[in-house]
Amino acid sequence: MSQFWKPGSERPRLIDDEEGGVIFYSSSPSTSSGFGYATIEKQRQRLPVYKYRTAILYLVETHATTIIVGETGSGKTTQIPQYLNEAGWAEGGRIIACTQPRRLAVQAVASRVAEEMGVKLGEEVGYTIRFEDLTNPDTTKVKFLTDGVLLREMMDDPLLTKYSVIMVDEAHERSLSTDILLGLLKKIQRRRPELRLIISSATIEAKSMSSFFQTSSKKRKGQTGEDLEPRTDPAILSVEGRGFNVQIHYLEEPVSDYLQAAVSTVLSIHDQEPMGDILVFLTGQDDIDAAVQLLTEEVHNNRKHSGLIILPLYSGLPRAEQDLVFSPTPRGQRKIIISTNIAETSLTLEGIVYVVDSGFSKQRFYNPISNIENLVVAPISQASARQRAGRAGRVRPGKCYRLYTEEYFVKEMSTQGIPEMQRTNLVSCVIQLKALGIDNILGFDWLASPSPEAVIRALEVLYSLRILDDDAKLTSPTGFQVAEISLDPMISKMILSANLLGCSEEIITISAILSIQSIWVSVRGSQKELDEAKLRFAVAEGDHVTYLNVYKGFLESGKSSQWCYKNFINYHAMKKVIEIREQLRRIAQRIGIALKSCEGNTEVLRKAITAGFFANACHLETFSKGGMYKTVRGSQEVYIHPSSVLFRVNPKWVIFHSLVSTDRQYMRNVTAIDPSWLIEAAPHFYEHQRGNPVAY
Ligand SMILES: Nc1ncnc2c1ncn2[C@@H]1O[C@H](COP(=O)(O)OP(=O)(O)OP(=O)(O)O)[C@@H](O)[C@H]1O
Repeated sequence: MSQFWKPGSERPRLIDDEEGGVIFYSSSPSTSSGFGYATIEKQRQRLPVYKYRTAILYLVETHATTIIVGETGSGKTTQIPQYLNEAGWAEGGRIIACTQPRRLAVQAVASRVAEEMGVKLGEEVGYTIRFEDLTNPDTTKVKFLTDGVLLREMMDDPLLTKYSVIMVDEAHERSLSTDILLGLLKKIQRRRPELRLIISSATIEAKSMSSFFQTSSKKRKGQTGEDLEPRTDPAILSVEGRGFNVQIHYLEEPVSDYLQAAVSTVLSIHDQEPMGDILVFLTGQDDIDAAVQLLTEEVHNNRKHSGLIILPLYSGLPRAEQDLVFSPTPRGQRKIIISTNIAETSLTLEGIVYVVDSGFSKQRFYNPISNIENLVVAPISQASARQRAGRAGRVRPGKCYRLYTEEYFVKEMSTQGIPEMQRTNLVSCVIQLKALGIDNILGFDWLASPSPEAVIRALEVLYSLRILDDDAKLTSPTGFQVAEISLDPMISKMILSANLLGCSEEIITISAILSIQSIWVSVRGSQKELDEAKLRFAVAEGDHVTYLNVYKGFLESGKSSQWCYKNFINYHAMKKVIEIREQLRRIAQRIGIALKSCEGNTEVLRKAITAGFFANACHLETFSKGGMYKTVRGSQEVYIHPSSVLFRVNPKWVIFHSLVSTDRQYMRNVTAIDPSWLIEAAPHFYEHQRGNPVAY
């Protein structure tokens, strides 16, 4: 194979072998044709979870909470909701809910289950993700949804009364929403003993989850001593067995450039392995775009590599582009899907035989002391690595190539990742809990407590934005409107201020662009051309107004991909911006914001941005060192990021959207402001001192 796969490193291993545990050989036919000729019913019965159908239904009947651990692909997500439906848990207008951390998984799993049940998606089986509800209030019995959407549903129905069973799937991911949800569900159970919870994953720590749900409350008994309520101690069920074998291959030596290693591994697989699609896990839009480009060049330059279909997959891609990964691969061709961890859990991509795992993902890390949140490329956990490998071996045997050594996997990788709760900014989480009437955030029953510093910092930020009042309750209407918009509160505040200033159309466009990682194409080795392209749109006001110029140009070009190509603009990202913009306009209208354009008045635009981001104000200290700024609050040393159109322009006063730290703290998305706007926007935060604003 390639230079990365030294002879001897190809020791085939079974996933179950990794911990020296039981090796399970699949009883399913391990031919490459997989389940090709079996009926759907037969396929369902062959899944490992099928043998546990009765046990699962018994445990759910008798226990308030059931924790189910079973290998990836064993059938948890697609089968358990169906078993519950068959057993009558959706009778009498009740609904069985199954949550997922990601939207893509919700849609994919719902359509698979609808297919297996032979019903139309949106009727008996439906799904709800943010901005999209494909359910029917009269007929839906099984509903898939993101955990974030279920949290929002609690604002209207705090006890989630329409659900009989809630299955929290992929609970090992410990996303912010999953953790909040688990804490709230535990509370709901006390008020609704008839509600059943299922917590499931392939890689969950069942014992700690079980002790979290352990409650000492006494059950009511009937006259003859029979149980009127389910047992309050959680049941744990381990589903043995997996669908098909996945051979794990490790590197003999670590590599320094995982992107290059991933590209070489894909090409080696294509050259040497039988047909079958390849799923590659990289970290984000930038390295995925770079890998797509390298592979595309390879296909053009080398006839040997023809027949490859290269597809990116990340959340910033428009839906139509994301859907391409599910389309069947034409005969004689091989699909290469290059993805973030969006494809790490729950997804079945039918053609995938090979998985290439870089060992990294982009993760948020927040420092409440400096109030800096960084999105950094960090090593994944063993749990993530197992989920990634589990994307192969779902409909036929597979192989997983890990771009790290076995020793590293065993000795260096953490078993589980750090819960998002303990490494992110908590402002959105605090708003959600406050909107649900939970005032004592630190005293909430957390599965893993957030740091008090992070909670205090979040309260401070929300207070300064006038989202919380002196009693730390949501203000009316601002606080409740911000909870309704449910974006980063600084962005929500900017949108609300734009309503007053008459520039909501433009600010909504800017908000949509800020929610995309980048609208520029990052091409290795073409920095000069990219900088020149940016200059065509750049204005002295800064990045936000520059984005509006790009958006205008894109519309004027008739949303042309050619125009994007010529201007180093990411066409997929721009299409996504249009999608998000439409969604934001709908929310804005729902909460009573008038859609209005300021017709090119950049001053009101920048005032609206300042109203949201005033806490991120800086002034220029010195032109030396490439322009050193200090934050008005906290006097932190910061610099304009080279990707900003204001890099080297260095206006005297600026505000920024976010900081990234590498060798220095860099401001991203920067706009020049007049310092008097700071006091105008936040008189409670800044005061005048010798003509300049200073923070209280
Ligand atoms: N869209 C699909 N096309 C073909 N087969 C599918 C599809 N979705 C699921 N399957 C089959 O059903 C099996 C079980 O999938 P399911 O998602 O229920 O497993 P799981 O135990 O929840 O796995 P994970 O922990 O990875 O989410 C898959 O391994 C595959 O064989």
